Amino acid sequence: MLKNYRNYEELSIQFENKVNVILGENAQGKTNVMESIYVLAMAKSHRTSNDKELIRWDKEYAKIEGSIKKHNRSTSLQLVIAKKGKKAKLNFIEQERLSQYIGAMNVIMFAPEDLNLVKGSPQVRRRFIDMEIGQVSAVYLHDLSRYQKIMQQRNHYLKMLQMKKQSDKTMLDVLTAQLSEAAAKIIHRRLHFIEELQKWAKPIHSGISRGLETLSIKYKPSVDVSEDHDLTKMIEVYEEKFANIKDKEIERGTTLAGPHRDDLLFYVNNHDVQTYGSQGQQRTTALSLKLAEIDLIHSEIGEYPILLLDDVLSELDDYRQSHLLNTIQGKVQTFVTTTSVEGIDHQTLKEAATFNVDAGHLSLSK
Ligand SMILES: Nc1ncnc2c1ncn2[C@@H]1O[C@H](COP(=O)(O)OP(=O)(O)OP(=O)(O)O)[C@@H](O)[C@H]1O
Repeated sequence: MLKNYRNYEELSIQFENKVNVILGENAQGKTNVMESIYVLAMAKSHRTSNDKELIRWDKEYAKIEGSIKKHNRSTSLQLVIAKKGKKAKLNFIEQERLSQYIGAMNVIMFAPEDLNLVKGSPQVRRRFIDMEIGQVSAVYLHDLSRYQKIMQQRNHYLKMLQMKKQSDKTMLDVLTAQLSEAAAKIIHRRLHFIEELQKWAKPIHSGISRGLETLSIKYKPSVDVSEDHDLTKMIEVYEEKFANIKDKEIERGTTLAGPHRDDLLFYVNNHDVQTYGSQGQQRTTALSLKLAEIDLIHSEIGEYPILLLDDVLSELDDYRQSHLLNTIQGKVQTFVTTTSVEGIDHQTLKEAATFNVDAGHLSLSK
């Protein structure tokens, strides 16, 4: 159910537990529906960090409600986005923290901008990692927000030292110890995630490239940690790094190392895809990662996530398209937006439920 969500004043609809095609002309509200499903799950949009944009013009708040079936149990989710902030309810009980809410419903969004995952900035890849781990680990979301809070305080303190408004460094040392611990926890989880992601993505990539390409993924930390380190060792490595760059950080007035500076590298047949990959190889890599996530989430929680394919089918060639549709066939609840299904000749779409969108109205096509 949507209320005052972007161009939807009021919408109540039941989707099918298979493929749902959302069909409509440009600017009618197809992406808005996909976005609302994503926001219901993640409590934030994939395309804006400004929640106010989600509220219908001239309205005070937006509401999204939905009911899902997971492990044979129904769960109801509600998110109210007001100008002052947002409130989330699970089975009608308000959740104190969003980290307790996120993860009740799992989604994977695949939109044209995701094809940019390989080529885009490191920030895009960090966001990808954080959003995906966050869905399966509330602890990770909690650690991440703790890390950000400590870093903010630390940056403030570093600025004071830089501007010589402060000379005592005791507080900096306390914050550095706290930051090292939070950083180590995040990296520990990220390294595990990358290892799992690679395990699932490798055979998928090989399948799409007809056995010609081998994909590998490498985490590129800004501090020299390795997957062989245990948590205590990782904390020590961070503390050592911060001790070494202390003067430089004071000079610059900001934190210069940590998970917020890390990146991901992708290799195809041992060559860096970002630098040497063709556009096709970069697309295959992005697609393999998204498909790998479906299996990864299934392996972690025992349920398939909901797949949101926003305007992406038309961006893929026939071979990649049918690989994608074959993968989801019959097992993953999927939402596909498109302006036309012409030219996509696949059984999965023939069996889909089709909904028509017209200026903020969505209805099941008979
Ligand atoms: N906060 C808002 N309040 C009211 N309408 C909004 C709001 N934000 C966006 N819109 C409207 O929503 C419409 C865009 O919807 P959406 O992005 O879902 O289009 P789409 O059907 O996916 O189109 P395309 O095929 O071009 O991607 C536009 O008409 C826009 O003016």
